[in-house]
Amino acid sequence: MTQPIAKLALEDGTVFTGLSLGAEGEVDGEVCFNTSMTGYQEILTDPSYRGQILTMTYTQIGNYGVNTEDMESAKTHMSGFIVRECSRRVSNFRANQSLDEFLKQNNVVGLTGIDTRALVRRLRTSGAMKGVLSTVDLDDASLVEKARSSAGLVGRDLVQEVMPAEGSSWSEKLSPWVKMGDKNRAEKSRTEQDLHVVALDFGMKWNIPRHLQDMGCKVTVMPGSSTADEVLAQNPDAVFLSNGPGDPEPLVGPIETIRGLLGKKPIFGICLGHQLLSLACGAKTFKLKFGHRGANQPVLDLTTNKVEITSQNHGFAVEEESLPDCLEITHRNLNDNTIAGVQHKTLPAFSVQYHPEASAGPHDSEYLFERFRELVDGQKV
Ligand SMILES: NC(=O)CC[C@H](N)C(=O)O
Repeated sequence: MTQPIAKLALEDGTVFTGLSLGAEGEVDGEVCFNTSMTGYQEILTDPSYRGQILTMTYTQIGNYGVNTEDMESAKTHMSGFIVRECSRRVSNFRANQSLDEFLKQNNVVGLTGIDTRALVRRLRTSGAMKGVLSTVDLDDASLVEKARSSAGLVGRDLVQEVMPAEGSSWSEKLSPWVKMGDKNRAEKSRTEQDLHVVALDFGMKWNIPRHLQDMGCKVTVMPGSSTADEVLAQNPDAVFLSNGPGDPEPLVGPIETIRGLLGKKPIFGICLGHQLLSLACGAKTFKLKFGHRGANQPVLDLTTNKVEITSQNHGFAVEEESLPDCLEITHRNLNDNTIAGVQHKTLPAFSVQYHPEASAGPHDSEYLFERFRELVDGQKV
């Protein structure tokens, strides 16, 4: 069977023609790129990609297939997925299906066989752009017009499309693969859950509550739209603010909730959670030119002077000039010096712009979960 043609059109008028991968159809979204060589399943199921069409910079994707264990949420969330070459042969004992089958099953419209280097260079030069990916409309002018008139990400609340409707109690454990070959890591695992953490879910990657549970937290997951009173009614020892999709500034409800929790409970935020904590403290956020997405982003921890290699996925960041006096910078991205972490000077609250839960990516930043635990323990005595 021959694969149907698929096209990607950008708002600047560029059109890439390749072959269909995964589902057929037509989607629009912000076109961005990820530099990870592996981890495509975790990336595809990360809810923070809602509203985006992602291209992988690594040339061949899919060679170890997709399995039932590496899910970061129940399904895929991105609009479209682009790879230079999708491996036809799946070779891994954990694989249950191929990437193509997984994309079809999850209705992700994909594109393969284009010059992804040319696409990424264009995005790096011009910045992230709106685009349309289609297997049904193959008329260049029509596609470019659709890309130009598509909604884009800025000013939209995408969290409401991915957050859970109801609260739940987290039960899934951290995968034994995380601890394999790392004796120190295995020794840190706690069997008893003696802290209670409410995780506000804005589109949370599952490896975060798995980590929280592994370091001794009973985790109650609550929708990101919960109010401060609803969170406090759970009587938690601490609150966690999750990652999530889109522009943080329109999320006025969650920002209000965080203001109501600051000083009452210790707070730890990751990615969107970091942006929301900073906004709640009076900072502003801005859109990065093309974002940070990959598993090799260097970050300096200013409190220890150590460099960690981190997993990242964000298109917005906290604006340094707007940082209020109550916040101090704890981490910096060494590629562009942007803020990668902050802490409150007087209240127990801190956050990072990147992903200590990895999945996929290096485990250098796992110490942040321990730092959170120490902060909470310190507040209890
Ligand atoms: N992974 C995230 O939480 C992303 C945060 C936000 N949506 C951004 O793009 O900057």
